[in-house]
Amino acid sequence: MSTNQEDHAKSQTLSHGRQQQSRGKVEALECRVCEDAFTNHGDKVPRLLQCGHTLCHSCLQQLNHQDFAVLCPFDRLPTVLGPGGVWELKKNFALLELLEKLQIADNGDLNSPDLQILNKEKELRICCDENEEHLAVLYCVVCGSHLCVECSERTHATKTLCRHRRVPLSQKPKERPRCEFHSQHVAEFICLEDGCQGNPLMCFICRDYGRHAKHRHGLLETEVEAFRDTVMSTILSFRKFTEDASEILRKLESVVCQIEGGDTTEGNRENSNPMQSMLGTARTARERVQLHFAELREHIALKECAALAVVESHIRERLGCIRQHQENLTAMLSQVREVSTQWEKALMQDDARVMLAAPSMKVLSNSMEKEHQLFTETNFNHLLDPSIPITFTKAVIFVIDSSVRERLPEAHTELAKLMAERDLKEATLLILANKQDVGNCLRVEEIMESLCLYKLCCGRSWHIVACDVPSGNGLQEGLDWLAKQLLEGT
Ligand SMILES: Nc1nc2c(ncn2[C@@H]2O[C@H](COP(=O)(O)OP(=O)(O)OP(=O)(O)O)[C@@H](O)[C@H]2O)c(=O)[nH]1
Repeated sequence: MSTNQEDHAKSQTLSHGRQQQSRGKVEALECRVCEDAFTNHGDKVPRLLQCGHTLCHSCLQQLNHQDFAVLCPFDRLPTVLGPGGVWELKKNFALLELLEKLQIADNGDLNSPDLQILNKEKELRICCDENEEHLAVLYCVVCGSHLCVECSERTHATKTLCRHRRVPLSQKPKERPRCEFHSQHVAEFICLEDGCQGNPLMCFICRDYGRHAKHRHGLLETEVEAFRDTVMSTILSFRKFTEDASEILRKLESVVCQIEGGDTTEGNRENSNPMQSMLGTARTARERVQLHFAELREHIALKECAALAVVESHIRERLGCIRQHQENLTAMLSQVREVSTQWEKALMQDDARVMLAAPSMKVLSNSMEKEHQLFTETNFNHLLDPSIPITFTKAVIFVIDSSVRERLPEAHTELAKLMAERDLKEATLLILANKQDVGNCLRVEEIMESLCLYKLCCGRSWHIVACDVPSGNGLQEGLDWLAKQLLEGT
């Protein structure tokens, strides 16, 4: 360690030792009743009794006041009080001066301050009163001016001014508010009555004799401290809320990332590798929907081909049938025309030849008669309809009212008609035996037997379910069965 450094270290140690000593002295100046250290102002300010003893303000207020006088707790001598009570007792200025000196010593080297500490005061960004281009770091409690180190030394260079107490700017004593009605007094109290909240500050005169007499009140400093604590705890709860809300926001952001895709974690973002970035659930969902519909389109295209093939075969079958009939009719027509011509010629011959030809003409006439009858009996209507029947019916749901036995034959007739429909040949059949909740209704087995269902529905996919609408029993089972059949059939 260099000599300079050693000297500096020593001076720091000494200075620290001196400060500790003087701080001890300041604390030793305490009220002998409450044993709290005296302060320059407020509740612990020292006040003189007429007997010469000194007590703090708050202890004096708590003493017994008899006949506008207070008795000294040490020698029982009375001190007469004026209308202002304890507030009118003189402060112990000698003690206050001593207190102040010890505090100055306590702050030790503030008139030659540690620049590093003072530099922090610049963060308050208050201009020096002497030079606006400088930032103030000190406050002179006597002049009431904000100063930079340089201006402090320059303006306080004289023997008298150098004794002015200067404190770091952040320790500048707070200005105490004056009473609005008694401007010579400090507004030290605050009224706690609801009706006074518009203007609650008051001095001791307002409190004891004025507009706040007998009102609930408190010391401004104490109330402010309590209020600060409340605000502080509110700020703490705001901070907690902010942290919680930020956490939720972060999670929401991560969920958005998971939906939209990309890197999800903070860490990943820095070393992001595009190959590792995650597919978002939205994209996956879109792709799944697209795939599903692509499959559906493919399936529908296949179904379309199959349906067109059925239509083509139907058309071929119908056209073949029509052409066959066309050919038959044309052949028959030419045959009839030829026979008619022959017969006309034969009738022109003599009687003997006509009679000789008569047997063969009768045979021909009979055969022609048969052909004619066949033609008139043939129903050409279905061939004359140019439309091609197309049907897509895949399923039939047939509901039977199980509560009315008499209507069972009617149900049988209707179902038989449906089953005979050509277009419903392939259709799956679901029979709902409804109104099973009605007493004495037909049971499923009875219905199956009465309607001869095994015979009627032979060769097709069918099922019968007991159900009733009010409770919904059986309906789901029936529809599930049908859905399964249709899906399996696709
Ligand atoms: N108790 C009961 N009532 C039902 C049920 N299903 C329908 N209904 C009632 O029956 C009445 C309809 O009678 P239905 O005879 O089934 O009607 P519908 O089928 O149009 O009549 P029809 O064509 O003559 O067979 C309505 O009041 C329904 O609320 C059931 O499962 N149980």
